[in-house]
Amino acid sequence: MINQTLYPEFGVLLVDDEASFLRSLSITLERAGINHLYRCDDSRQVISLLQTHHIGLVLLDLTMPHIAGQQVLQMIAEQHPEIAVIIISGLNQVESAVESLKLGAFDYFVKTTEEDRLTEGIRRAIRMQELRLENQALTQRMMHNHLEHPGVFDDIVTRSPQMRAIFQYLESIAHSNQPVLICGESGTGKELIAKAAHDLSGRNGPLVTVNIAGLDDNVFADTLFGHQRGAFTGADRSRAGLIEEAAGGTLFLDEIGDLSMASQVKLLRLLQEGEYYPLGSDRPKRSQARIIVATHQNLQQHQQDGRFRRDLYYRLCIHQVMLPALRQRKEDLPLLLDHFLTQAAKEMSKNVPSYPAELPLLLSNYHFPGNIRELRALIFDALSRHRSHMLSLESFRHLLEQDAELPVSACEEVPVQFNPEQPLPTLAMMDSLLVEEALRRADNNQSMAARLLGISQPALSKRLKKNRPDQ
Ligand SMILES: Nc1ncnc2c1ncn2[C@@H]1O[C@H](COP(=O)(O)OP(=O)(O)OP(=O)(O)O)[C@@H](O)[C@H]1O
Repeated sequence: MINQTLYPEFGVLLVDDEASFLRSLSITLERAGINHLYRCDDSRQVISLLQTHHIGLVLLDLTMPHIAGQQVLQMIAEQHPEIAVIIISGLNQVESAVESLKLGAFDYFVKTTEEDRLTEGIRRAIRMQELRLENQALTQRMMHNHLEHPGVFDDIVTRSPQMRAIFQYLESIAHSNQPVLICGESGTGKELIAKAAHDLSGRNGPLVTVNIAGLDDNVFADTLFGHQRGAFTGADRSRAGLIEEAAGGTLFLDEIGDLSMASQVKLLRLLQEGEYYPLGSDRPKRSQARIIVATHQNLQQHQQDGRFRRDLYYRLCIHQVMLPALRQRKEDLPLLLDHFLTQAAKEMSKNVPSYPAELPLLLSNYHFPGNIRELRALIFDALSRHRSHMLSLESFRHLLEQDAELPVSACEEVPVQFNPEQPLPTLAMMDSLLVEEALRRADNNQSMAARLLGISQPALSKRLKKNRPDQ
């Protein structure tokens, strides 16, 4: 069964005294995927319809009996300034267009305008309204620091304010049909975020995930669009693509940064037109799936280097979520540590062990290139080897050694810089600054600070005696 979702989320009211024009305009719009429509052929009813229905856009004729279009436009502008109005008139007169725009119309089309230009203009107005509504919802949520569906985020363990802001953002774009781009290093939880966005959307179709890394253009097209019988050698029966499987739901394309140039064109067409052609077919199908994409790569950089189409990039990032790396939300470490210990103990039928107080500190000094996935693997591994009641620190000590071997540029996004206008610090000053910083990061734990500095603990004590002779 295909779930027919209404688009856009708000209603579009078509007002014209010619019933035949209303019918043909409805058909045109439905073909373009705009199917949340109301029709009205009596201009006296417009205002009461706006009061009783959730309308976001009105397509308005000018020449009508009873109340003329410009008067209706004026009434809408006064009583419902939040509703956008597009004039679709039989009058091809500059003065009437200028007058309508002055009265607050969003756009003006003559009835003879080509279908494509008209639907594109209407799509533009819908997008603008969607952004306005999302912006309003986001401001509301931020002001009240409020989550409407906290249960959706239950699998995402966090107390990071950055993550909380992302949840609020996801709630405010929940019902949008526009794509969502999720960026973040590998293992930061992009797939969990895609699932939350799908759950929030209230769509009753499924979430269908496809990893597109390594798919060549033909396989990509076949996987997404499906094929007709006989489309290529071996296609002995027709097959629906994943877009059809995700009808009424969400199609999640992971690793979008790996998409080939040829497939990028196909994805762009799908996003722009909402239509696609199964292989071997010349009859387009309409997509009923919302698209969410994710990447651990820097898509903006790819776009600047010419490896990713600029038009596709801008289409995809209408809604964008940037997940912080684990090292940028260290406040989550103790929670995640407890969460994964409990999870691992359950899976391995062991008791949840206690751990040394220094463990969270040690973890917070590691830069976790594999983020939460790496932390999870580390804890599962430690527990599988653990025998006593207390988890050993030894399973984790190698992390700091690994970090110490990394070149500075690999773990620091901003390399250390000296102000050229200031005198260069002496080696002795740097020595003392480094020691102080290591102690701060190690919460004054000297053995940990010594490890961070790559020296022995007696060597650190000696330096401390020299640097702080009065202690
Ligand atoms: N905040 C979190 N709380 C609990 N588990 C998490 C959290 N974030 C990620 N995980 C877990 O970490 C692992 C990696 O997460 P996920 O697959 O969503 O990352 P990703 O960003 O999609 O990675 P990749 O870029 O490699 O595909 C999963 O097992 C996931 O359940």
